[in-house]
Amino acid sequence: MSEQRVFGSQQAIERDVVIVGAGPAGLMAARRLREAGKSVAVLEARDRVGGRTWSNVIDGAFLELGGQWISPDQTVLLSLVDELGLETFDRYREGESVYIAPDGTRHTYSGHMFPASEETQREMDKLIALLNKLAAEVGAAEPWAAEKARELDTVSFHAWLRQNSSDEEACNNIGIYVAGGMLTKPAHSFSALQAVLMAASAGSFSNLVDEDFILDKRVVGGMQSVSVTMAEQLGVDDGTQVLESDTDTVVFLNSPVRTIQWAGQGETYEEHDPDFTVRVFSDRLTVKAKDVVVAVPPNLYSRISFEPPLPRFQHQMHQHQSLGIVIKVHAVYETPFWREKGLSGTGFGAYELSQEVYDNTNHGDERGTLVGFVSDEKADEVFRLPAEERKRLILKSLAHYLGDEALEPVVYYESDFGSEEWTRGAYAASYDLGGLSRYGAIQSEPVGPIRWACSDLAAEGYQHVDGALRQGELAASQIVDARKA
Ligand SMILES: Cc1cc2nc3c(=O)[nH]c(=O)nc-3n(C[C@H](O)[C@H](O)[C@H](O)COP(=O)(O)OP(=O)(O)OC[C@H]3O[C@@H](n4cnc5c(N)ncnc54)[C@H](O)[C@@H]3O)c2cc1C
Repeated sequence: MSEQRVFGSQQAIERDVVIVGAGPAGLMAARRLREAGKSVAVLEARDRVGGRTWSNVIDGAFLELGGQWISPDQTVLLSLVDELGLETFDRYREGESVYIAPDGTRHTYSGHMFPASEETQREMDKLIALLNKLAAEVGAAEPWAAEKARELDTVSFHAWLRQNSSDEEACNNIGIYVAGGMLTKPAHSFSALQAVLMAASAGSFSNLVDEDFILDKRVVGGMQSVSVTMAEQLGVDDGTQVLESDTDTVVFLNSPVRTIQWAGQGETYEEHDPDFTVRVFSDRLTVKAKDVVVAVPPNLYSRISFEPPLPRFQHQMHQHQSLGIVIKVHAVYETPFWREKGLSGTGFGAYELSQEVYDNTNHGDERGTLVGFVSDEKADEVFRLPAEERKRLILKSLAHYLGDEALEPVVYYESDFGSEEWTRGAYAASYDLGGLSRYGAIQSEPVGPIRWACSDLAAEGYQHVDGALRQGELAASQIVDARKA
């Protein structure tokens, strides 16, 4: 294999480690590797860092288009926020919440239990207790190794709920916390084991249903500023200047990685020479290194050509992991009108177009912002409609929770990561039915000099920024340890 593919600069640069992707996982890996004295290059496809965390000013309103909330158990993220000198603020949560029942009636309530009938509440409590027990038994670290792994992985979450309760309202109410609310896929398309992993990764199922826990804090200036600050400290090259091979620059934007050449010609995975110089080819530059961290979600691994190809099980596994889809809807109003009515802005309705709504007003902002979520099959449906019709239906749903004032926002925006080439869905990746028990054990296994790090492979903080950071730290420490030996 020749050096003919070198793009942009004809001069390939050399580093100890090359990282693909400048999301929270890739930047955390780079930060920790630099602290350990390694030279690093991060190649990022987009013209910005942060990946699925992204803030933007839309029609004069500052909006967090991607990941934003932090829960108290997300200690790696909380410590990093501190380390970077950033601050957090609490989500507004005073007042009553709104529940839309299956018959479309609207109810206000306090606390975490929907005001369903006593019978439905009992059934919901029962399902929560069962899921808490399973989450404790199975854990987040190796769910595939649990005694019940195969049994739970071969039944859909939809079917599992109905095996354990004949109360349809209770099943749907519990279902939305994982299906629409987290994996953003219909509950019939993923397993009960995958749902248990989601609960275990947040500490318990009870934590998932407690919005005061799971949606506790936000970062002042937006979650993307965690990545932006890390990148600024590492040194960023956005491609506007001629590249020099100075080791001060770590993050290279506009550099989609196309090929990773990771072993000598004819060499196999088993025979890989640890001193082989890996070559990572991007549109702007080529990096030669000893180790590679691929810090992109698994649905994008196949966008990269691996030379030689990855082992058979990897090829298979990657075809069983996919991202769900959710539209994150932002609606900004002159005032947070719901607060004057004694409402917190929080609303749930398994049968509503927007299954959840929250007060998402920015730190120090006098205007009021609502955020709603339209998930999985409902997102498919409204994406088939003209934009104006979609907006009308979504706002109607928000108005059902909080009143007709919701129909007239001054700013309206839909985050759509499904149409972003370098993400292709939201929030994160999960396995199809049976995939987690079949392939989970090898999902993080290095292939020669290649390691994998992203929130989609995390145990604690799975699918969240905290999990991405944990994955970045882990990859960095594994490389440092392996090179010491
Ligand atoms: C709408 C939305 C809401 C969310 N809400 C929350 C929340 O409230 N709280 C929370 O904790 N999490 C939330 N998340 C999830 C969170 O944002 C992700 O888990 C986190 O960003 C994952 O980080 P990562 O580094 O693993 O991957 P990413 O953030 O996806 O970063 C991967 C990076 O790799 C780059 N890349 C991809 N392919 C290539 C290539 N071939 N070459 C070079 N670069 C490449 C991408 O451009 C990207 O920058 C949300 C996500 C979305 C989309």
